[in-house]
Amino acid sequence: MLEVRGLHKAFVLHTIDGREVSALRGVDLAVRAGEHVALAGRSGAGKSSLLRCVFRTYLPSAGSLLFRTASGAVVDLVGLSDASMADLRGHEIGYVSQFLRAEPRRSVLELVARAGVARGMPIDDARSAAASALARLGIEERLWAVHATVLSGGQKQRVNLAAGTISPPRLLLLDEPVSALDPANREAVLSMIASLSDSGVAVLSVFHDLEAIERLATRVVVLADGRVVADGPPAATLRDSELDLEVAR
Ligand SMILES: Nc1ncnc2c1ncn2[C@@H]1O[C@H](COP(=O)(O)OP(=O)(O)OP(=O)(O)O)[C@@H](O)[C@H]1O
Repeated sequence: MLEVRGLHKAFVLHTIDGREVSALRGVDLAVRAGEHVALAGRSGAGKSSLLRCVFRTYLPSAGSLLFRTASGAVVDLVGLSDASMADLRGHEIGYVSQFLRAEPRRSVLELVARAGVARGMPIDDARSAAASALARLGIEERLWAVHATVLSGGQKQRVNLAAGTISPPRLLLLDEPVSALDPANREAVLSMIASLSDSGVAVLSVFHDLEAIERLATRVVVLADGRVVADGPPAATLRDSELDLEVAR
């Protein structure tokens, strides 16, 4: 579904003499339908930058991001117009980070339902899908009418996931989706992600949680200094890349 080829991303630090920082230096990887590829690597290795390039929050400096759309056409996300990219974000590619971008005057239920409407659902269907998604992720009904800004970090993270998966995208990008969760809620989120993979969603993720990676990922791609240094089955790849302590921390 996604093929990343020779991807580079450099940032020019205008406030520090125009110095250049290379976050990605020629990354190649592929994610197929139903596959869950977890990105691992030490802090600063380029994991979040890669997810942001795929979602086009960052424009890559070079390389290609070939994405097979629902219609079967293969498009390069790097050169895609903003309008076409917005369309893909609405329907086919989802991105869930650890931070909730909440609109202050919108209730939790409305926030999640609006994400469904943006993906083409009629409002009534979106509201009932939002209610099921929130219930499934352990957000109690008494919180559905409050504004999302008053929620705790872990509650915001689950609302974010409910919004990002209300009408599941074909490719889901996850950036540390369980970092603020207690064990019971972490479990609810992990099983939701597993069921999305079972239904054929392609997932590219970053987890700072070895157990989550071993449980959910079908492959691990290890990045170091913006390059792929290993790509293989989770347990063996993490063990061989000596990342265990860093990832499990
Ligand atoms: N917007 C930005 N402007 C300048 N430099 C950036 C920007 N985003 C990332 N970088 C730099 O790119 C490099 C890779 O950062 P990135 O956040 O992708 O790493 P990471 O592997 O996700 O790290 P972590 O595990 O700590 O989140 C770092 O050197 C970082 O400082």
